[in-house]
Amino acid sequence: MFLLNNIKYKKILDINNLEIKEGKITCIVGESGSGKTTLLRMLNKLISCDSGEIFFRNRLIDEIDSVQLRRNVIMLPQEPAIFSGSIKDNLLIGLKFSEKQEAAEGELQKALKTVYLRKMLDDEADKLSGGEKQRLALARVMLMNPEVLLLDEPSSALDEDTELLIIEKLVNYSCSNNKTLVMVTHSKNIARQFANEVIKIKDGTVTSVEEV
Ligand SMILES: Nc1ncnc2c1ncn2[C@@H]1O[C@H](COP(=O)(O)OP(=O)(O)OP(=O)(O)O)[C@@H](O)[C@H]1O
Repeated sequence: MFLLNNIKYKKILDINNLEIKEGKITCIVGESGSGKTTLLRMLNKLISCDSGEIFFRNRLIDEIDSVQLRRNVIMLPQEPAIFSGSIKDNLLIGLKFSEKQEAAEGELQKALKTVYLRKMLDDEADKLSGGEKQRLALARVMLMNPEVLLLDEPSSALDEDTELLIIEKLVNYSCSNNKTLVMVTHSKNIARQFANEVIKIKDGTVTSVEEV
């Protein structure tokens, strides 16, 4: 799905060759500051490499319109934006950004259930805890139904049990809907348990790609 050749970005990334496969769960692991977020941002064209080539479905990413690309390839950052207003507003805003049809309330409630967020659609989003906000953002992204989900530590604010439940749901959703999931995680356990492939990054270079 993504092919990277001879990528260089500042002094942060230097990747000779990397493939991210369609329909798979790929985990990116590595020390803090090793370049994981930078790599994700590149796949979504939030930043461009200084040299090298990135292909998305055999097309050079530079030649794909950024807005078009981001309808199919959605990134959830480490600290996702939560807007003031209701939970419902926060769910709908993702659909609006990606110019998708508004979802019915039942669908929104289902999305909240998927991330185990037991709140009412009219509740104020500002009042949610950090972990609840993270789950709301995840529900928002899942509703947008992209082909590729780029998730940067999607469970960093969750306790270990909730983390496992959420990632399991996410992985099931991705597998049954043939999504490509690329997830940065600090958790070796999650990578081992759920990934099809684990990419290890150290000081901006890929040190290993393991099939699990
Ligand atoms: N725009 C930028 N300009 C200069 N340096 C940057 C920029 N963005 C990131 N960096 C640096 O690049 C390195 C890699 O950052 P990145 O956020 O990709 O790491 P990470 O592996 O995701 O870290 P963490 O696990 O702590 O989130 C860090 O040293 C960071 O300070």
